[in-house]
Amino acid sequence: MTRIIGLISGTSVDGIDAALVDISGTDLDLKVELLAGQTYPYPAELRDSILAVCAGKAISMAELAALDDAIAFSFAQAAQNIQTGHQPAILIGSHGQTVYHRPPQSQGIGKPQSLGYTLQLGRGELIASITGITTVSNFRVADIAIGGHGAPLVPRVDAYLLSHPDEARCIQNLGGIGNVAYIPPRRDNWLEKMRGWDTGPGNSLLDLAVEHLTNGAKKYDEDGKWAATGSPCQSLVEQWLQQDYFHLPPPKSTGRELFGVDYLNQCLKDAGPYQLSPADFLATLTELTAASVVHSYQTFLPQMPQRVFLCGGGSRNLYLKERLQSLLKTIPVLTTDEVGLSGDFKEAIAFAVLAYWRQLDMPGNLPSATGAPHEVLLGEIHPAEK
Ligand SMILES: Nc1ncnc2c1ncn2[C@@H]1O[C@H](COP(=O)(O)OP(=O)(O)OP(=O)(O)O)[C@@H](O)[C@H]1O
Ligand SMILES: CC(=O)N[C@H]1[C@@H]2OC[C@@H](O2)[C@@H](O)[C@@H]1O[C@H](C)C(=O)O
Repeated sequence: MTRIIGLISGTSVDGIDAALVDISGTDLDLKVELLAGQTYPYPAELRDSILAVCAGKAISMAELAALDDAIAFSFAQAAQNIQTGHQPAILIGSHGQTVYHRPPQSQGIGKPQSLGYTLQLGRGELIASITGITTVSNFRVADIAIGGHGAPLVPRVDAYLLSHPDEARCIQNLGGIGNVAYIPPRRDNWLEKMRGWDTGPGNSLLDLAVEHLTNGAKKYDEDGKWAATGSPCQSLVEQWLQQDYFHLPPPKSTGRELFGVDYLNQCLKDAGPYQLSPADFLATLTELTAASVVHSYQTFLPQMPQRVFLCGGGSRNLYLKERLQSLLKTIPVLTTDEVGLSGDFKEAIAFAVLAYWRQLDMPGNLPSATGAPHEVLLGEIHPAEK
């Protein structure tokens, strides 16, 4: 049994998710016990700076260094807080904060036309130094260096924690960005038959729209209550579904660079002639989110899953969940919590597992999800000083 802390702040930039876990086994016998999970919100000023950089604001190298410091300090503090009252962890897996992601141009698995680039701030060496705990960080760059997208990385962890002997499953994360892990029944060479990709917007457009419609008073639509009072405009959904990203075959990844402020502004412009109420506009964005997920399953999966398990903050948006269920018809839509894995902390747990695999010299990427030509060790190890 190894005690590990997993840390991530995702594309919603709402705060640092920290998970304290005990891990045993390695792959099919992998077991994770969540001892504590907590989200530590960023100080408002830090969040605003991160969002501005994500939206393309130019900053100086000095500002970049200060941002990296601030994020690393916040991550280190989250690690210290999460283990209060517990036996200390011996390892930290820290994803950091993505501030830029450029997917590679590719023509399928192992066929990159141009390399991707990704930048996560909150350097691991500083987290190791502050906490005194060996820290693995910078997980995405090794996959990108061999031509992969460096994302999504969670599918390999999903495979070992959520596969089923007889059932094809989709694990659908609805964070700022949505991503899916398709897990076929656990037979023959099931791992090679897995698929994974970023489906497009999760909550990013919805959150930006709520902020816009309330002049910043609200950051998200709690439980999807506001959107649920509106009706989606189908013609707009059809129009928006024509967007290139939704038709790009996997492997594929994306971020706030595409589904961010400029994208929302274009949606607002497109919606102008329809004179939608705020609730109708939110319902229409929700429908786009749900339809883009289901459309991608219908288009790119070898077969539809037997059950879909949601995770990430969007799984709490009951209207979005209802729309997914309606579009998926008879395929039950559940949450990963219903099969014993916290949907709120699954990503943080995954980075604890990825750090654990890195220490064991086990690969962390799933080439069919990232598009890399082969498996590779993920993450850089920063040993704590003795
Ligand atoms: N009760 C709720 N009702 C509706 N939406 C919610 C609720 N709780 C959380 N959310 C949504 O979930 C978002 C946060 O989700 P999550 O923390 O999974 O994203 P993330 O990890 O930052 O993103 P990613 O997975 O893309 O990296 C919030 O910004 C909000 O939009
Ligand atoms: C570059 C980056 O940070 N990508 C995130 C983002 O947030 C969701 C989706 O886009 C996913 O591909 C990825 O995160 C999760 C943790 C992953 O790698 O599986």
